[in-house]
Amino acid sequence: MSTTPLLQVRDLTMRFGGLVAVDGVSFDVQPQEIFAIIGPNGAGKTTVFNCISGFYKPSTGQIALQNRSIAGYSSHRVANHGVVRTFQNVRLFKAMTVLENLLVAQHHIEHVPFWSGLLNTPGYRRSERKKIANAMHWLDVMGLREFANREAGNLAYGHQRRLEIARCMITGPKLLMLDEPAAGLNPQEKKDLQLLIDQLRREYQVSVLLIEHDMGLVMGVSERILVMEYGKPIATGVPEAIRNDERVIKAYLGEA
Ligand SMILES: Nc1ncnc2c1ncn2[C@@H]1O[C@H](COP(=O)(O)OP(=O)(O)OP(=O)(O)O)[C@@H](O)[C@H]1O
Repeated sequence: MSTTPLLQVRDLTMRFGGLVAVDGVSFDVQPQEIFAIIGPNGAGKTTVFNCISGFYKPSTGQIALQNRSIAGYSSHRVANHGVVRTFQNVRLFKAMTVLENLLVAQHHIEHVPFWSGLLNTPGYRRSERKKIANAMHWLDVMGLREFANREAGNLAYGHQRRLEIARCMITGPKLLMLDEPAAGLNPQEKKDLQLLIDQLRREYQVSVLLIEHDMGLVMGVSERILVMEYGKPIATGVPEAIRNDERVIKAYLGEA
């Protein structure tokens, strides 16, 4: 039985003036696969993310979600198609509470006419109750319920990272893109993150595309890994093959 890849990236190229930040990158992400992109600083990993998530319009190349092109879509439109992401630097509404962050994240899920809010109709109240229940569910999954009414900006850093993931997951995505999710986490939080990523894939059938420098996490959680160097793909394979790949070892030793 052949499965259609969830995401297909073909010959993706992104130029900034004379700089080719991404140069002919191709890969697929399968349904429910955990796929990592690694490589030295400046290799072009975040630029690949920005192209897929609609923050950049690729110079050339194809990006398809379930066989339908999303290349050049706005970030908003890409998110509406079920592709959501986190950022290297946590981006939350820091002055809002944890709960409010999860309520605003659901604004596009269910459209009730604007006047139903003004009139406080039963439909509006039902929709609000559903959003609160969803938010509570995700606070439980992330172990954040006790912080529901705390300002997001006052949460510990590791908790802010989990809230950011919750904000993505509450939209019911097909593809969750995590940009260096382990950065700034302590060893226990990294272990918890690995379990969480695996749990999200198993229980919510999401595929995960991951950029990460922490090799313990990458090797522990990913099914396949793409290695980039100077914008180019230099290897794709399972963790064991990547660990022993000559070019990969050279790219990393060369960085030291
Ligand atoms: N908007 C932009 N304008 C100009 N150059 C850019 C832009 N975004 C990225 N670049 C350049 O593209 C190259 C790749 O950067 P990118 O951030 O994608 O690398 P990265 O692999 O994610 O690095 P890191 O691991 O340090 O986050 C770098 O040389 C960077 O300076």
